[in-house]
Amino acid sequence: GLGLTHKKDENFGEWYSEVVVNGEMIEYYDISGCYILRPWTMAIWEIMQAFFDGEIKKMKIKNCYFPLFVSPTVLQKEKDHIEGFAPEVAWVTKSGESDLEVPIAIRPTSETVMYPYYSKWIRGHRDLPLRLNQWCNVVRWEFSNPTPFIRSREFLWQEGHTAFATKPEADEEVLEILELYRRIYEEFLAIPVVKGKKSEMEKFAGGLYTTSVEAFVPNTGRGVQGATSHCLGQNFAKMFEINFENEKGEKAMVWQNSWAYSTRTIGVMVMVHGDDKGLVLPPKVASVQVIVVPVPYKDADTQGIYDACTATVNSLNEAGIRAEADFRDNYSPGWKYSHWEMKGVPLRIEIGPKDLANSQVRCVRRDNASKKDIPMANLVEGVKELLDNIQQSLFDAAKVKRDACVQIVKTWEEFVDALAKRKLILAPWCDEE
Ligand SMILES: O=C(C[C@H]1NCCC[C@H]1O)Cn1cnc2c(c1=O)CCCC2
Ligand SMILES: [Mg+2]
Repeated sequence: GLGLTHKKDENFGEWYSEVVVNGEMIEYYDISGCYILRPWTMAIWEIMQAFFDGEIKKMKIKNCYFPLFVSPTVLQKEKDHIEGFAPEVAWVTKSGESDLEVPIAIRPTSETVMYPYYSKWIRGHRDLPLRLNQWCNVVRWEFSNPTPFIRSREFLWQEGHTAFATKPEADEEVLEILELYRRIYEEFLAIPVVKGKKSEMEKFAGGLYTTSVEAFVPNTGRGVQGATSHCLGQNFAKMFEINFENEKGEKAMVWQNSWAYSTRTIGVMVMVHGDDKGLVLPPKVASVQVIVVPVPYKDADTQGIYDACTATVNSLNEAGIRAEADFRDNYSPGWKYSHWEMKGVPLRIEIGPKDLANSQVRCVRRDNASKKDIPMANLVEGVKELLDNIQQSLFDAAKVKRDACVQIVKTWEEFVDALAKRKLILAPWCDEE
């Protein structure tokens, strides 16, 4: 049948795997830890990408593309950051039947790919700031339990790599990007996040300091690192000799940042908003915001109903609302309701004989299943209002739930107890060993 076999609050892991497949976001692949991203996923990725790409273009950051392959010498360059991660690096050792002279690594991230060329390109202070970004895939041969979107051996992300003459410029950009990540989560995915600075232990070993936006999944009681914005200080400049002649003619090292968000964002959205009927997509990122379903009735004016559905879709599309009609005649209206609920479409419009007679449409919200009849004369305004309300109430509900999980603790016993109770812990922090 159409329904999920696992309940979110009873078997979260199974529920999650099932909902991303039944919602037609993911198809499992025959290589463990790798997943097929179906159009329903890519549409969400592209909507976020359009926003983020537009924002970094306003900041004069330019897109580029560096090779997927990393030579071993340059990969080993950053000793302390790579040794911890070495097992995760995937290597190409053959082409056809013959072994490669020297194995080649597949990028797990692109610092070591890009920075030798930053060193070549940056000569004088007029070459700064150098600010590049790339939209690409990376490969990390993870061993712990692979999870679609959250932990996979290949994922899509953007990685920004910037170089400045001074630290204040770098510090400022770190927080500008972090704010964009907050907007991705809170304004698009309707997920509340906490902005913060990572501890010395948890920061990116190769950097100076790490900031991140942290989401929270109530069902698991676990925080999830949503996106990171690092100040690398001059660590990589030293390693890769990225120097410039400053205005006083002195030789100086650049100050660098690197920042990323990935397809993990989509997994967090599924986990936070999904329910036992399937996905629940925030309207801002839904590729189909409104699905129009005709409800023909015996000998009632079927063509009239179909025409009303087409007119409704056209009016909504003209107003910039992503609407589609489901005219498939081999499925019942009831089947269609379940199908589009599983895919998380935020709003359903039903048009039957009564609606036609009253020149109205029946709107059904995916988030709370409430129904509302809207006069066709007020269709666009009414639907816009509903979609805005759905977006806001998804965020509000997630925030109420997240805040309800926050537990203030002052002792280790309280800490351990709260953790076991799947709480988000607020504790005094000394950041000492
Ligand atoms: O990737 C980063 C830091 C940085 N990379 C660029 C974008 C921002 C930020 O993610 C940290 N990191 C994580 N994971 C790995 C590496 C690694 O450097 C290197 C080796 C394999 C696994
Ligand atoms: Mg990792």
